[in-house]
Amino acid sequence: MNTTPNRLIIAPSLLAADFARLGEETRAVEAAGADWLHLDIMDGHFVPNITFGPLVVKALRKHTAMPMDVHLMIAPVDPYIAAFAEAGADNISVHPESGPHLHRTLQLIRSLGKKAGVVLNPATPVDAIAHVMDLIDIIMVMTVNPGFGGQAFIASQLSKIATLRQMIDDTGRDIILQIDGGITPATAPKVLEAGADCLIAGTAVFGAPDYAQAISALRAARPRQLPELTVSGG
Ligand SMILES: O=C(CO)[C@H](O)[C@H](O)COP(=O)(O)O
Ligand SMILES: [Fe+2]
Repeated sequence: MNTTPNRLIIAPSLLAADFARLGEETRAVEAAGADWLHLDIMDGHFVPNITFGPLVVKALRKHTAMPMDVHLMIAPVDPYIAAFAEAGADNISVHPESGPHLHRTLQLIRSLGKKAGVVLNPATPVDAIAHVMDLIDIIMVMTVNPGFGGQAFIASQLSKIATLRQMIDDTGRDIILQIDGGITPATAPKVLEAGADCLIAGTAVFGAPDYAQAISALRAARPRQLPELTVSGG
């Protein structure tokens, strides 16, 4: 049985925004009905692309009340977590492969008062987090290989999403299950049916002519009508 919590969080990924107008783009998706802002941090080492760092996150903090959902694709990751926390991140998510001690990294994020997330690459098994579930607030499933926006959705991850939904439900805790990569109105129903409760979408939102319409199209992908989510700002 799918016991997805009664919510749907839409988190546009700034990776697909106009990088010359990041503040404006952030305000635009907030006005268009986004719940969270997803920020992809890439170092050209852990992934083959480079984006931006804590200075940009701090600058954007002033432009939005949305929770800032920071996805760290950097290695080593531990030395930079405090900087992103101080910059105004609300959620800090890391890949298990980006440091030798995932348990310690999650403790560090929690100690800074932030939601701690773990991101699973397409080839990373769910076992990677089985013994740290008590320290996790967010699980992010990559449905593309990390590093670039605009890639095709990897359907083999649907069974992983369903397995994680069950693992989360077994904890009895409110862990948010996010999906990142290739999310469109066509793929969103599949991941929601599998048990996701947060959709991260870059190209499908920032690549659309009308952001509000794009976000509505993702919300309409819910397999059944659920009450609207209320999320607090950061
Ligand atoms: O983490 C990411 C890539 O590493 C991005 O969040 C993701 O790719 C979103 O972009 P799109 O919706 O265009 O696939
Ligand atoms: Fe991301």
